[in-house]
Amino acid sequence: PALPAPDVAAVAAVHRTALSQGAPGALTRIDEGRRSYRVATGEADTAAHTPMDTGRRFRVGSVSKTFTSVVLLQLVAEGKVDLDAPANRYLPEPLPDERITVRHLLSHRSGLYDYTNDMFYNTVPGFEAVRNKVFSYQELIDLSTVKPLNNAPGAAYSYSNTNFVALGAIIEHVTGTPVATHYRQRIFTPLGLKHTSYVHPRTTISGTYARGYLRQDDTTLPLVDSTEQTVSWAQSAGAVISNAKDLNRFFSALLSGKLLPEEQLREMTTMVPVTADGKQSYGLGLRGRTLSCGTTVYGHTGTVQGYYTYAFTTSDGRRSMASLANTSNNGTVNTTLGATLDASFCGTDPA
Ligand SMILES: CC1(C)S[C@@H]2[C@H](NC(=O)CCCC[C@H](NC(=O)C[NH3+])C(=O)[O-])C(=O)N2[C@H]1C(=O)[O-]
Repeated sequence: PALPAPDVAAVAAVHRTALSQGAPGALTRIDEGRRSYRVATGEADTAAHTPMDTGRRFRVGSVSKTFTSVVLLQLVAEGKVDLDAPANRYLPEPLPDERITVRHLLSHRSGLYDYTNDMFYNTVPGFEAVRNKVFSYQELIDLSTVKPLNNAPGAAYSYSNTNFVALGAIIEHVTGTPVATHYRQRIFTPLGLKHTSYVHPRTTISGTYARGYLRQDDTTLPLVDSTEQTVSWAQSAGAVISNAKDLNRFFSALLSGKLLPEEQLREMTTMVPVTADGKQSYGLGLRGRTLSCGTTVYGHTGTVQGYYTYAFTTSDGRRSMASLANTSNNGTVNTTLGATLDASFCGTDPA
């Protein structure tokens, strides 16, 4: 059945609420075939008072995990990696438990502890301590493996950045090529994603972009401009830069079968519920959300200092939406921004 038209007024209302809750700006772009709907609100740069516009680039955080998953699953299709083999078969240094498989890493079921829990316990000091740091994959994995597993491998879903850092290490160890090259050759160039890049460990964003503003734990203090950072604490788990048009093109191409053979796309979209109400699920580097109108959309969310992202598409890739609010450490804004999904795919302002 055809989807109801996007409720653009509802998207604008969601943006206004997010601004009232502390976001300097927000943008949403919806693409469906040749039609696009664009809503930009507030400021991209609060010092220069530059208005937000939907073409601006931004840090996408964990939306990067889907890009990493595509590369890994292409390697699976090429016979270079076996999803159900021990991850240790493909790593330069072993993880502490031989039972952890590549599939466990892609589905956040390895149990590996997430080192960012400690790294960012104190939000701004934690960020400033790593803002210009460059980590190796192994340094990040070591930060995790000093802690016990959250669960036995395969026994539960427990989201961890460590999983996608380990997957980046696997991609580089198996192919001898940096993930940046794989992103570019396998995804960015074939799809013509001209506004998407992976420039780790460079701290600057090229082209026209939104600045990002990190809220302090003492919320009475001013926002911290967190735009420039290496994102080396995340790399293949969170360091991609893109814009709304490119993210829509990426997720639409992915779900319409342009990036993966049928078998690997089926593996990726085999979703496991991760919330009690079953409305949120996770596949392999891919989130599923069932919306108020019953439509299930597929994509990923992102939280990186100064940037909240939602990027989702329909199961056939026909309609895609990307939303950004240029703040973080503000859960209220993050939840509010999520309502752009209902407005974009259900055509209604959520009750
Ligand atoms: C699962 C998530 C939410 S967290 C994970 C990843 N982002 C991070 O791990 C960064 C966490 C700290 C970010 C920081 N917060 C603090 O420092 C709090 N003390 C802020 O808000 O900027 C990402 O992106 N994923 C999101 C995802 O997948 O949606």
